[in-house]
This record gives sequence, C-alpha cells and structure tokens, in this order.
Amino acid sequence: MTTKSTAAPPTVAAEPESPAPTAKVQVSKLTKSFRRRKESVQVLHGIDLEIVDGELLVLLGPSGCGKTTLLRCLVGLERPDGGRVDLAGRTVVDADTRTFVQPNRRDVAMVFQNYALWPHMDVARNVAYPLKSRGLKNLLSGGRVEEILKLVQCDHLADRYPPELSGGQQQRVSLARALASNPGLLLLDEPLSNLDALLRIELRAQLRSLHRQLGFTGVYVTHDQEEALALGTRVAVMREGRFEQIGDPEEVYRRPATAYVADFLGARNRLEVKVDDLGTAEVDGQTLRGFFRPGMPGTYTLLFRDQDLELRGAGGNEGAAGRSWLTGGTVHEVLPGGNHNEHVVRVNGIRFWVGIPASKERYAPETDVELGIDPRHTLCYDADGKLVEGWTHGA
Ligand SMILES: Nc1ncnc2c1ncn2[C@@H]1O[C@H](COP(=O)(O)OP(=O)(O)OP(=O)(O)O)[C@@H](O)[C@H]1O
Repeated sequence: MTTKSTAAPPTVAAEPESPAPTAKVQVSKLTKSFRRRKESVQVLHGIDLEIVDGELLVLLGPSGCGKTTLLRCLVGLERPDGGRVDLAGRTVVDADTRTFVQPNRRDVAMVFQNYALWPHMDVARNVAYPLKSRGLKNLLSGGRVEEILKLVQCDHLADRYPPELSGGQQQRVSLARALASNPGLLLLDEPLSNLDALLRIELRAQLRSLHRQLGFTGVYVTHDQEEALALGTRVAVMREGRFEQIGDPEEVYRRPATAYVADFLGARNRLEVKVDDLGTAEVDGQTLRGFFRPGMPGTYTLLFRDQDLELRGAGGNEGAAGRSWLTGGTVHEVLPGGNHNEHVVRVNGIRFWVGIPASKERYAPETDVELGIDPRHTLCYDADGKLVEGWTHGA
C-alpha cells in the first residue's frame, strides 16, 4: 500500500543557469494597413515576435497572409502604422515616438525571389557592392568577395554578368551578396520559387549547410511546407496577418495546433463526426466504434494526410491492424506519381486524396473501395478548430 507523503519534496541542486538567449529581433504589436481605393485594409494585426541569434525562422502561409509585408517592415521598405521593432537591441521602428530608421541604416540584408542583381555589374562587383557602400574596407581587402563566392560555389563566375547566368547561379550570387557583409539579419523572400523543382531541392540543401556553417540569423518566407520544414529552426504559420502557430518544425508538423495549420501542412482530408457519450462516432450514416474514448460527446473534425489513409476493395477483409473502414467508396481518378499513386476517392460525396505507395496495388477509376482510417494517424479538432489531445485509446 502506498501512503501519501507529507514530507517536503526532495530538493534538487540547482543547475548553474545558462544565460537566457538574447533576442536578436524583437517585434511587438506591429500593425500595418494599406489603402485600397478608398478603404484601409489591415494586413498585419499586432505581430509579436522574438528571434534569437542564429535562428532561421520560416514564415509559412498562403498567398496574401502578410508574409512579405512583415519582411518589408523588418528591412524598412514599409513603414508600420503601429508597434515597435528592435534589431540587436537598437530600436529601428517605434510608432509611438515616430522612430523609423531607413533601410540602409539597418544592419539587414534581403534576398528577393527575382534575384535583383545589378545587370551592369559583374558578379564580383555585385557581391562587393554592400561592402563598399557600408565602408567595410577590411572585408573588401581581406578577400571576403572571393571567400563568399566560393562558399556558394560561384567563384568561377566572378567576371560574368548576371544576364549570362542561369536562375540558380543568379540566386546563389544574390545570396553571396546578401551574406558578404555579415548582416545582423538576413531576410529571404521566397528565394527558390523561380527555380525548377530539382534545383530548388539542391539550393535548399546548400542554404541549410550555409546556415549551419555561418550561423546567420534569418527570416525566410515561403508557402512551400516542405521547404519550411527542411530549412526552419522554427516555423511560424501565418493566417490573415497573425501567427496561428509558432514552433519547432517537427512539432508543428506532428501536432498542428489548429485545423488551419493541419490543412496547410498537408492534412487535407476531412471527416466531420458526431460522437456520443460512449465514444461511438457517426460519419454520414456509418458508425465508427472504438475510435473515440468514452465521455467526450460532441462534434469533431478529423483530418488525415494522404499517406495515412488506406484503400481495399469493397467487401475485403485485408488491411493493416487497428484501422476502421468506411464503406461505399468509389475511386474517381488516379494520378500516378513516382513514389505514390494519388487516388481521388469519393465516399458519400466526400472527396479524399489517398496516397498509395507505388509498390502496392493501384486501383482503377470506378472501382468500389473501402477507406481505411487509423486513430494513430488521425488529427482531431474541436468545433473551434483547436487540436484535441487524448481523444482516442488508439493514439
Ligand atoms: N503596397 C500595397 N498596397 C496595397 N495592398 C498591398 C500592398 N502590398 C501588399 N498588399 C496587400 O497586402 C496583403 C498581404 O500581402 P503580402 O505580399 O504581404 O502577402 P504574402 O503572404 O507575402 O503573399 P504572397 O505569398 O502571394 O507573396 C495582400 O492582400 C496584398 O494585396
């Protein structure tokens, strides 16, 4: 038998505290509106953000959610209406005191989607430009241009002009130009989105190792979730000018805090369910037993990633253990892919995308199928779109 102890809990020798990392970038209550015709449209709604030294924060979100506007406020190309920005302890924006430091007086460099190199300067002069304009003579004479061009594997292009370069080479050079002066903050606005798929992946890897080697502090804008997860030391998912979730990339991917984040990170298959007190879930006239634990009646949204769903022929009994099967499905279309064949399936008018490994059976259009769902690979959200934890025995 155990008895409750009334003794004071054992004391643990205090670890010597490591100094709290200081914020390199501190943004508070940042707001920004634009005038469109006669109306004012608010694009940033009181952004609060801290970025520590060496972090590469990725801003992820759909078109129009305010990612670029936030970057432009950080570099000084937009003047915020309200709030404050401190870079390395120096206030560069403070709406209350009407402080606004011009872009060339902030220690910030930016890489643009369209490279923005000076066409009349060769590569070496493009890269040297920020060193000259900031009067960084030591870096100039110390071989910084050659060094940084070598790092981005463009040293052999030093005397070429931008129009003579491929898109990938131009973007490497613009990265070298941005990094040349060791800026306190590097901003990257969809730098890879003009490149073809293979080059994107190659440059993504190169960017990651550059970040590892140089340890720069950066903010990287993209609407590509793979890019965000591959590059970010932290990921911030934006929605209509606010942060919906900020966190470790793995955490944001595994446990999206809201249905919006889950949907944006690939959980695009959706089932609305009504659950009774015993944990029995009704899905369009079908019943799922044992999926929910008892004692949490209500209406929930279940979200699934394509690769977490399974198919089997109608009336079949095969399939992985632990799955529940929704009957009455029909394969609508199949999109063959390299590793996965995407099956578009309809069950009672609800559309699902099911990614079946290419090594497994591929179902022809019009085949009657059942859809396998597994609580261990299901995300559950309440009526407000908030993540529900501990909703199933199976997870
Ligand atoms: N100068 C401007 N004048 C008026 N509206 C603007 C201006 N700049 C941006 N906007 C509007 O602000 C909103 C946010 O734009 P922003 O470029 O920040 O979005 P985004 O998330 O970067 O989108 P994308 O991924 O398409 O670049 C959009 O609705 C856009 O039309």
